Amino acid sequence: MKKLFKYLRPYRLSISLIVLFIFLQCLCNLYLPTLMAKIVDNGVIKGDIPYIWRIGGFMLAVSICAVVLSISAGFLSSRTSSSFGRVLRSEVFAHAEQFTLHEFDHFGTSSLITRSTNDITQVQQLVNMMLRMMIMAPLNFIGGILMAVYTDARLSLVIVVMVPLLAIAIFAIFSRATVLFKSLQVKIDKLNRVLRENLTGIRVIRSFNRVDFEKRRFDDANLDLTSTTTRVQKIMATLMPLLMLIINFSTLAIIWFAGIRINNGLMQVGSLIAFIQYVMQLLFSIMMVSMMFFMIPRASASAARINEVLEKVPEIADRELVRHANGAPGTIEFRNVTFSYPGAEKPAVSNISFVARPGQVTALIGGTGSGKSTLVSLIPRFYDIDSGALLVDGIDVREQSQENLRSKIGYVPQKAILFTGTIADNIRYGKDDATDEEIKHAADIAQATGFIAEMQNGFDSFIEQGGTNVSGGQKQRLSIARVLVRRPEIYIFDDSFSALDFKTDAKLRSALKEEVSNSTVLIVAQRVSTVRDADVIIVLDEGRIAGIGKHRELLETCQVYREIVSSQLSEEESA
Ligand SMILES: Nc1ncnc2c1ncn2[C@@H]1O[C@H](COP(=O)(O)OP(=O)(O)OP(=O)(O)O)[C@@H](O)[C@H]1O
Repeated sequence: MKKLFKYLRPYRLSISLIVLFIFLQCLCNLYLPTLMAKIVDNGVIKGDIPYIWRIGGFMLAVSICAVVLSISAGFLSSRTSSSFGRVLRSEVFAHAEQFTLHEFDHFGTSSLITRSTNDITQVQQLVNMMLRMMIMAPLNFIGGILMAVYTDARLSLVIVVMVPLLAIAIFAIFSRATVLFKSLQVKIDKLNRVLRENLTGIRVIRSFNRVDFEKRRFDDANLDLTSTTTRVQKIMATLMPLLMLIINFSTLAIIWFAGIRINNGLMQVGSLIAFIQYVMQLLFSIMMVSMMFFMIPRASASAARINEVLEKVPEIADRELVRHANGAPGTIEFRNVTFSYPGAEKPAVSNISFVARPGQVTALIGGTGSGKSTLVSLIPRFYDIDSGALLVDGIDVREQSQENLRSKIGYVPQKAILFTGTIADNIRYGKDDATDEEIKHAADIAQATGFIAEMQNGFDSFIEQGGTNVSGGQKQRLSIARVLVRRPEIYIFDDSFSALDFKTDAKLRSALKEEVSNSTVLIVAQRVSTVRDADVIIVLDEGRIAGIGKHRELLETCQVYREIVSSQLSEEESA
């Protein structure tokens, strides 16, 4: 928790003002009962109406002051805690942005979302509470005791009995609730995960008639969260009545003993009223602090989860001294590269060596799970290799800045991703300042103009979240256009033509050939027809290179390639 407080530093001025306002408000509150005692003792009992008016008016002024100070402090503390939450959210977001895909897997998307929203809200609420309570509670407590002792020292013995009683009750309840508070956040995570899987996988769930099963799964997670929340609430619900019982007994005891003292002429009625008010202030300050303490376990569990994200050092970081390439633009060279996913038994790709040159189309083909996607994801440095060297523009990717490296690469992922916005926005994602002509040209090459023209608003048609209102093939073509508009040195198409029909696939590749003739093009594909015209074809088998060459050469030399070809093409086609 403490580690997060450093984000409050920029708000030192606001915090100082809050402390000052609350300090003054407490002084006002402590002064009011004394004025009240004066009115009763000197005004009411003696029947001095002008005195009542005078002191009453003064009391009103003090009360108004207290209200204004309280509102100002409340306004400032809400603003400070909200800003603290905003800064923390951006920190978590910016840090998570640097994570490698492996680190994303480690936390899980749902948990990262809960940590950036609900967990930060918990900490934010505690900060808000603390800003007000940290000064108000001790002041009211100490001031209450001092003023009570000042009003009537002997009667103050009641406090000596009550305060420990109150503390024991709070501690008993507090220790039971702490454990439950911690488990609440984990259960929210779980509920979010089930909800997310349900919402994103709704088509599969419906097609497999698993709606009832998923409903039960959701109900289980929901019930689990509800039952823990209910248990916490039940414990919390006992707190208030118990505290009120102790407070009411205290009042009773005070009135009882004060009655005896007033009867004996040792105390005045006004002092009794003031005394009760001071004791109330003191007890309420204990209650406020106890409330804050109830928030601490949950907020500190949340703070630990936030810190876990903030302290996770991204596996991939830029070297302090990065090198810039000055030759061989676009050349990609794998030198005996081996890479394993963290925790995997065997490497996903082993001993890979090849060079992809500018002006050439290099294709990767292989069975499913043979390591094609893994291999191309090493080039933009989504993962770091275990051994060997991977050079882009003649320099090891680990010696370049990630931004510089990625600016050279146009990567179309296997699963096309679109963002909420118009079609033009989605294509412009590749190049912020792309003109309308450039966008149209990219769409032309990607064979997307046809279906865009058929849409109601053309390039201004809206793409829903996740691109749900366009087909798989349309999504692929838009994500290809997004890369084309960028005109990078290197194009990586990871199985990006798989959802296209043969005709569109062929048209797109021939348009692409002219468009990107000077760049390095890497095409990952399952279909032989997509790769047969490539300048170099690399055949992958279980993470190793089984053959490198042109279509005809491989047909003669590579058994794995022959098997792939014969499984897809008729004999005349393959020739
Ligand atoms: N994020 C990951 N974590 C752990 N293992 C992974 C991960 N992604 C892929 N793998 C494993 O690495 C191997 C290669 O997978 P990869 O996705 O590179 O194959 P591919 O040839 O692209 O397959 P496909 O054509 O089906 O997409 C597989 O055994 C797969 O299980």
